[in-house]
Amino acid sequence: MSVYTNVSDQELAQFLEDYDLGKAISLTGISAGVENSNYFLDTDQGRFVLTLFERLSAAKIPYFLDLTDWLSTHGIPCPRPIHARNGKSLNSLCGKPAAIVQCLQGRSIEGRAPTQTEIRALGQLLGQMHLAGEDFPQRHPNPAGLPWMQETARHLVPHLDPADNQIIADELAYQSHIQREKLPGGVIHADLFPDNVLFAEQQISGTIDFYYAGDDAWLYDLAVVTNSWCARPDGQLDSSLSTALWEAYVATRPLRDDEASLWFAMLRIAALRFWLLRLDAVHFRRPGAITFCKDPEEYHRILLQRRHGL
Ligand SMILES: Nc1ncnc2c1ncn2[C@@H]1O[C@H](COP(=O)(O)OP(=O)(O)OP(=O)(O)O)[C@@H](O)[C@H]1O
Ligand SMILES: N[C@@H](CCO)C(=O)O
Repeated sequence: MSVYTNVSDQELAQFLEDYDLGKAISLTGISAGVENSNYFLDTDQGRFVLTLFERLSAAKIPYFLDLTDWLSTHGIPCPRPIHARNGKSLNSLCGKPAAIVQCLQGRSIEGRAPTQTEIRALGQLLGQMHLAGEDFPQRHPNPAGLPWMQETARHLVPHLDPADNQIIADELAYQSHIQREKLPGGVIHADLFPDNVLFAEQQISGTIDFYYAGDDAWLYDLAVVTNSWCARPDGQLDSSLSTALWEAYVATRPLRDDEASLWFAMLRIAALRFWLLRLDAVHFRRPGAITFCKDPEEYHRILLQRRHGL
């Protein structure tokens, strides 16, 4: 359950006075998600999502709201922030930074494999998202790039067995020779897993959870999506899914010659990123954080397979 902050009727009514959204009808906690307190907010103007940011500092949040504002006005289905009458999309509620965003229709496919139609829609959408972000004026280097990985690996050393530490050290050494900053890039979502994509009738109705977004190689983002949508339980790629995803992506954003040669390097670093993220979550739980950690072993398996080119 991820509602850490309870909002009283009075606090909500006062908060809504700054918006043109009418009066609150109901506020319903959303149980999915682990970082923030999320609510469905029904007012006499319709349904919205209210987020109270529990982890990110107020100074870091405007980038993510401005990005989703930009992408949604450039044709990408993502939660458009609702601006208060003073023009601001980030405000404060119960002493926490808070925002109201558009509520998107649809459901995630979590728990089952995507269909060919769904995976093609995803490849096309990812290409469109990369192109739509090209002129976004704000710069924000991917916070989970190689320096983050090196730092996280260093902290983890005493907690892992020597074989795992060796794999991580090998991968970091290998990646330090890959010049991903020379690849074409711009804004990437960086966490477009199945739980962050909503579908309605096999078409994408929404993409959510942009809080890992930043600037990096577009091919890396395609690798994140490939690992998270196209891996079989043993970690190997399901080639019919990965091929369909790739073809739909390159039909939207054609690749440059040097990109294809770095494809397996990108799959490996994308696998390492989420293995490290999950190991970090398991070994360094934040005080007060919900005790929900995704399985690091899944990404260990994926990384081992990608190291063998599978
Ligand atoms: N704009 C939206 N429209 C419709 N549903 C949404 C929207 N934003 C969030 N949701 C719903 O709320 C759930 C939790 O949102 P989200 O995944 O962003 O949680 P979080 O705690 O902010 O992030 P994380 O999943 O990284 O912990 C989603 O699974 C989705 O069902
Ligand atoms: N998508 C990440 C969690 C961060 O949102 C994972 O599956 O490890």
